[in-house]
Amino acid sequence: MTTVLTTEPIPALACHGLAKRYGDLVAVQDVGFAVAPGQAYGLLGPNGAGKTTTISMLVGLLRPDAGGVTVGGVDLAADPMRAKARLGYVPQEVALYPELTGRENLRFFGRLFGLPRRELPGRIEEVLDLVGLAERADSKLGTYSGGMRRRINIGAALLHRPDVLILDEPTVGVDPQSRNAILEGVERLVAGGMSLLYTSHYMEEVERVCDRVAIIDHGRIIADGTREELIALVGSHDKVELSLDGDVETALAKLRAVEGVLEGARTGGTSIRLITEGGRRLLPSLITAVDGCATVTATRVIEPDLEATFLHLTGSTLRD
Ligand SMILES: Nc1ncnc2c1ncn2[C@@H]1O[C@H](COP(=O)(O)OP(=O)(O)OP(=O)(O)O)[C@@H](O)[C@H]1O
Repeated sequence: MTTVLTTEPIPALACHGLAKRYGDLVAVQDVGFAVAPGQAYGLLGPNGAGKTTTISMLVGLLRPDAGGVTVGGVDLAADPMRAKARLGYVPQEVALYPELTGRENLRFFGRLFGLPRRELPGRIEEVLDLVGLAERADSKLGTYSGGMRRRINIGAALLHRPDVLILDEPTVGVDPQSRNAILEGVERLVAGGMSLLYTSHYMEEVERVCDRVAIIDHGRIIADGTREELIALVGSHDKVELSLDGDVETALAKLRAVEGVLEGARTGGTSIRLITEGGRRLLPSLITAVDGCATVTATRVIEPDLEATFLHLTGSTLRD
């Protein structure tokens, strides 16, 4: 007889039952999830949802009222030194030295983390490449944009070769160009095998970077899964809005008969909203269908996204 043993890989980072109160305020309650090795895990929620409080407990800066954390299987409470050595943490705000260059700032952090002096120069070069700042490494930090400073923060967190990188809203307050550079850098790290925990209230970023997402609101995880699984909670149908010129009632009847159109209704004088399977792909057949009785003057396709899931689950928008 052969016995086949199936073993789940040890999560790069996991937590269970995390809870934190500030006085009467329950900031985090029963938060648990696991980030598999090489996975990019997103924590998506509005401001004040409890993301920073959760991260502070994950990195050992805040003691949970309940629950626990493991990093690569190492219990954070039992062996904090070993667990923390595997984590790279980029907080929302970091004090960098404006009078020092990017490279000198990294050297300072490398020494602070106790990296061996011999290894440090090579490690700094690697990290500068990873965050795309090799060319500006010898300029003073005071001349950097907000996004470039943030990339030095990320670099500092990578110096000790962590297994998991934790980013807390890394693009808040940075210009769109730097934001893109940060996202590209993060994508490169993930492609290279880094495990990632990424928090944001920007749905587009989490959708772009993460392959699994937990939605957090009022301190609780209210749903988690892949983007597709989360969107399926709302239903996967697209909405198509059409503005028409002509006989709108006849056009509506013809549109309802188009294959892929599930429902249709007038939403105003000359506007129609359709619920469809196929959304954008259907547009040519929709335009042809009304030929003879009306012309389509404007179209809008609304595809379901994580924002819609959040709205569906909480009744409010992420940017409230
Ligand atoms: N030190 C503290 N004392 C009291 N209340 C706090 C403290 N830190 C956070 N809170 C409260 O706990 C809740 C969760 O805050 P947290 O910072 O974790 O949310 P967040 O999702 O990270 O939002 P943001 O991105 O705005 O920081 C909020 O209501 C916040 O006001």
